[in-house]
Order: sequence, then structure tokens, then C-alpha cells
Amino acid sequence: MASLDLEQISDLVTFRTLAGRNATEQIVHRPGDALLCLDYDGTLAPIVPRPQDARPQPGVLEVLASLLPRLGSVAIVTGRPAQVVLDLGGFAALPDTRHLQIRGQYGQEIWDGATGHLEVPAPPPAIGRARVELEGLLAEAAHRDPVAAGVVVEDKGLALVVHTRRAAEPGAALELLAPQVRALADELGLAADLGRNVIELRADSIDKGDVVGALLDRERPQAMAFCGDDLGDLPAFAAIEAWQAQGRAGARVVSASEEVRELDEHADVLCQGPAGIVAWLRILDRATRAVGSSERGDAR
Ligand SMILES: O=P(O)(O)OC[C@H]1O[C@H](O[C@H]2O[C@H](CO)[C@@H](O)[C@H](O)[C@H]2O)[C@H](O)[C@@H](O)[C@@H]1O
Repeated sequence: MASLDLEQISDLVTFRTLAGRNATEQIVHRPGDALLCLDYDGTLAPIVPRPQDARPQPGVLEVLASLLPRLGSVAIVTGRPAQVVLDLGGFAALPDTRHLQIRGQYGQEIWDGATGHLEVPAPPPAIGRARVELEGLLAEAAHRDPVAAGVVVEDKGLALVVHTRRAAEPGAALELLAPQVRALADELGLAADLGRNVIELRADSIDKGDVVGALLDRERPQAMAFCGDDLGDLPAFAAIEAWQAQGRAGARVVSASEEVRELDEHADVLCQGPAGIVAWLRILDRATRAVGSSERGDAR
């Protein structure tokens, strides 16, 4: 397999490990046998103050439109409901979605781009109780301490997300509220997971590592990559580390930010935010086209 000149292509992308370079090359050389997993917020879409405003980074839809027909499988693996990602991202309108799927709410929901079918489980009763309790908890907290003012709840049906980004001091608000939200979660038998200025209450313990495991079993790829930016993506990276340990080609691709530095040390490929992810996807796109045409013997 000819080695690709990956370094030269973008200053927004750094290949930090041999595994990152190898997996990228394998995807390029055998795209039809590759699995590409993409997180949404902070990876395909820049972080914005209001979750309902998170739109894809410029260039995302174009590069996916070009890559999708050639890659074996592309999965958007997200904490968001699948329908919300479809609405915000416009992914269903891509010209060829046969190889695209969305694993929403950390894998609890599945949208299949080949059929357009969306599978959503019924919300657990504990979330209904949390909805009521959380409203009281946040009102009381804001009454007692102005730091909690401006905190809002995103209702995802299967989960509730407390957002502090629009508070005057988002970090202080999260610090103040996290123990109280955790205590409520414990009382109701729910999990409480931290993210970028969020704490998320959900019933199911399925995580992105389980999703990667299920996708590897289903798609049986020769090479794979997972692109993510936040703590909720670490289980997916752990699943790739286990796969790499078996000698398989996998890359942990980090959408780096000042806000979350914990992922950097896990990066096989380090990209500068969603713009860097677009740059890495363009590297894949150009290189798969070039390798494809040279293997077909097309004139240059
Ligand atoms: O798995 P993801 O696709 O990364 O989703 C994880 C959570 O992301 C969203 O919150 C984040 O993005 C918001 C919009 O940019 C931002 O305002 C917030 O501070 C970030 O944490 C989303 O709203 C959550 O439901 C997702 O679970």
C-alpha cells in the first residue's frame, strides 16, 4: 500500500500516532470496508449558546455528500435525539444516504438512511419524575444563588440536560448545580453525566463505547475512525483502543477545544475543532478519489 503524504495537507490536522496515520491510510485505500463514526455537537457542529442553533460547520454537508457513496458505513453517534440531528443537520437531504445511520441518545435511537426508518424507545417513567423535580430544584437554586440564574433544561424525551452555558459564569453554575442534580439522579435511579457546560440525566447506561462495539459487530470494517470532542466520547475511544490492541486499524480523531483538554492525550489525529474535522474529512475525500482513480488507471 503506497504511503500518503498526509502531513502536507492541512495545518488544522496533526497525525499524532502511527495508528492514526495507518487507519487513515487504510480507510483511503479500502473505503468500502471502512466505518466512520462522527459525533455531532463540537465535532460536526460548532458549540453555540443555544442547542437549537447548532448547525453543521461549513463544508460538512459537501464533504459528506462526496464521501458517503464511497465509504462502507458512516454513523453519526450523538447524545442528541436522532430526529433533532436530522432537523438541525439536514442529513436526510444528502444525495445518497444509503450508507448513513444516526445512533441518537447515545445509541438508544437508530435512524437508518437506507430506509428512512427511525426507531425510538418509550421514555422511562423516572425521566417524567425527574422533569418535575428538576424544575423545582433549579428554581430554588436560582432563588438562593444568582450563579444559577440563566440555567435551562433541554428536554430530549429519554433524557434531560441541564445547560449552564448561558449563565453569567457557566463553570461556577455547573459546579454549584452538579452535586444537587447528581443527588436527584441517585434518588431516581438515573445516571448523571457531565459534558461541556452540561449535566445530563438519563436512565439508560448505554454509552458511545457500546455503540462502537455494536457497529463493529454489524459492519465488520477493515478500518474505522471515531471523531469526538467531549467526555461522552471517551467510551468510544476506549472501544477503539481495545480494537487497536487486537492489531486492528482504528483512529481516535479529536475535535480539540480550549474548553475540553481531556481528550487530547487520547488523540491519534488531533483536529482544530469542527473546522479541523472538515479538513480531515477533506483529506479522506481527496485521497480516496486520488487512490480510486489511480487504481482505475484514470488519466491525470
Ligand atoms: O454527542 P453530542 O452530539 O456531542 O451531544 C452531546 C450534547 O451536546 C449538546 O450540548 C453541547 O452543545 C450545545 C450546542 O452547541 C452547547 O450549548 C452545550 O453547552 C454543549 O454541551 C446537546 O445540547 C446535548 O443534548 C448533548 O447531549
